[in-house]
Amino acid sequence: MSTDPSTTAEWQALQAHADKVRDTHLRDLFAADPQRGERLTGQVADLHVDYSKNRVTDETLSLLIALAERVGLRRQIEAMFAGEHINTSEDRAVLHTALRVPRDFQLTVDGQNVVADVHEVLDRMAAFAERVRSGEWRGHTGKPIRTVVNIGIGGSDLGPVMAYEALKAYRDTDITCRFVSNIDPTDLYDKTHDLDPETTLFVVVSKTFSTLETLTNAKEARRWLLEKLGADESAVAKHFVAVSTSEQRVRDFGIDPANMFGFWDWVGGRYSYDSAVGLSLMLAIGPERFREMLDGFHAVDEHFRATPIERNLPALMGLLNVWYNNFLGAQTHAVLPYSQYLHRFPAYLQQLTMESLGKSVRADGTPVTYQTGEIFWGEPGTNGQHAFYQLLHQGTKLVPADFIGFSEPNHDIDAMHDLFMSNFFAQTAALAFGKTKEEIEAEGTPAEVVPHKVMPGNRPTTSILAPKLTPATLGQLVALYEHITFTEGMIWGIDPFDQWGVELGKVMANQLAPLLTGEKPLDAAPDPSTRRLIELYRSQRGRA
Ligand SMILES: O=P(O)(O)OC[C@H]1O[C@H](O)[C@H](O)[C@@H](O)[C@@H]1O
Repeated sequence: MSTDPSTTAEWQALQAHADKVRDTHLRDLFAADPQRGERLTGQVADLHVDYSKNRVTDETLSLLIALAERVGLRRQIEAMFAGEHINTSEDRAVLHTALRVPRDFQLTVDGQNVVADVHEVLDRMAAFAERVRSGEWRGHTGKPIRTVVNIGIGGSDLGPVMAYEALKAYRDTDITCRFVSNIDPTDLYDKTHDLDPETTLFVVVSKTFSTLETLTNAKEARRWLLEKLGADESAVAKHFVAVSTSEQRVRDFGIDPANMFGFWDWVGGRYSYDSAVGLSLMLAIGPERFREMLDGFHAVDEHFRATPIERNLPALMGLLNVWYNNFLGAQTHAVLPYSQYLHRFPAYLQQLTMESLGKSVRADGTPVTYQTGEIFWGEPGTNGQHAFYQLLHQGTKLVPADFIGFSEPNHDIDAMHDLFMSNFFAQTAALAFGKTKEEIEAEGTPAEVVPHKVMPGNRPTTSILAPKLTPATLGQLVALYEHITFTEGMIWGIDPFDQWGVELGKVMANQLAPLLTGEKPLDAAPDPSTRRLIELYRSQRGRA
């Protein structure tokens, strides 16, 4: 049976400490220590992380580190990198870190030379990407590819689309990508209706190659292609490639395994876009930039693996999340990128963090008696400032937030970037220090308005500042959050690598589909509410 962290002396010490410091204000913490803004910072690869505006004292940090030591975080990190089967409920290794190791690395897991396999696929991807990008790869009618349509969902969509958007400034071909994920037919229609099938390549991405949405969309896409081209099945080979761990299912679908790029069951879907799952990204930015991104991931991996916890930034950020979640009562965590190109980053992080940490039993099956995964959410600044920041500044909820920004813009117009980033710095300062009643009164504000204008401050943020959004810094950011997630999972003793909770709904959707079409009677509905809803749906679709 794994340790229940909440029964440890370290957890209880944190609880007692939280009661003491709960009301300590960041203003006082900064006033007491003029060095705080320099001391509570760190550097991981190109990312400067300032965690000084968090509601922690040196004692808080020591207690959190003691908890990490107690649950064996360092050993768990080693176990992950060594390929031990730490995904216990699926009895699998967890080796996304192997996807970005250099060619000369040594790693054999369960008898498999993992590094050689990873690089073999990367080389095939690169060769394919070069052929498509150069125009050497031709469609069925002899034309070069102009549009890549990625068909996938969850981890087979969110990573590729997030990174494709993030690295827009590094796309240097005439190829554009579109991403179809939803089984809502409007998604496929919207992304294909204006396309020229002769110059379109579909990349069907599914780890299992059994996901209903992806297979349905892929079948429809194949039908669309063949119908528009007026061609037979032989056209498929020039317009469809697959990314999967299941060669058999790819073959069954009708895609030649020669056009398949593989990966392995030790890569979780939400940890996979740096594997072949990132093929459409590689088609857009080229193999060299993809490699730079992998090096960015690897730099943070090395930091996470080798740095003592007191200076280990992913570990510290994970511990801060635990502090707010378990000791100060926060329910959510905002991620606010000051980069329009990172507009899908919060959505990507939602799968990474919430699918990993949304568990209520520990790895050994015993129920947890404490809070686990927080709700991650966010939008790019400055847009969010004009929408939900009001609640961050003056609401009653505690919402720790990560601000992510870049000193150099990807494109600048006049001094717009300075103006943009001054908002980043202003917001984090306003959240931390607020504005007192006295300061507002001193401005001659009418007495009845004063309480409305008081800015309480003491709203915690972590600032992540990098020189520029590049493939490398994107890789670093993603690896940072992967390891933050890992740290939280290990503290709570849960398995952050399975996702059993998504299964039931999928099974039920398959069972209910014939009730919607009328092939099965309404009596087969699982409950009266669902029966009534399906009845209404049927009548609104003109079905008896
Ligand atoms: O890549 P696939 O096997 O098609 O899976 C796609 C997605 O669907 C599942 O339901 C899981 O919740 C995700 O973790 C996964 O990324």
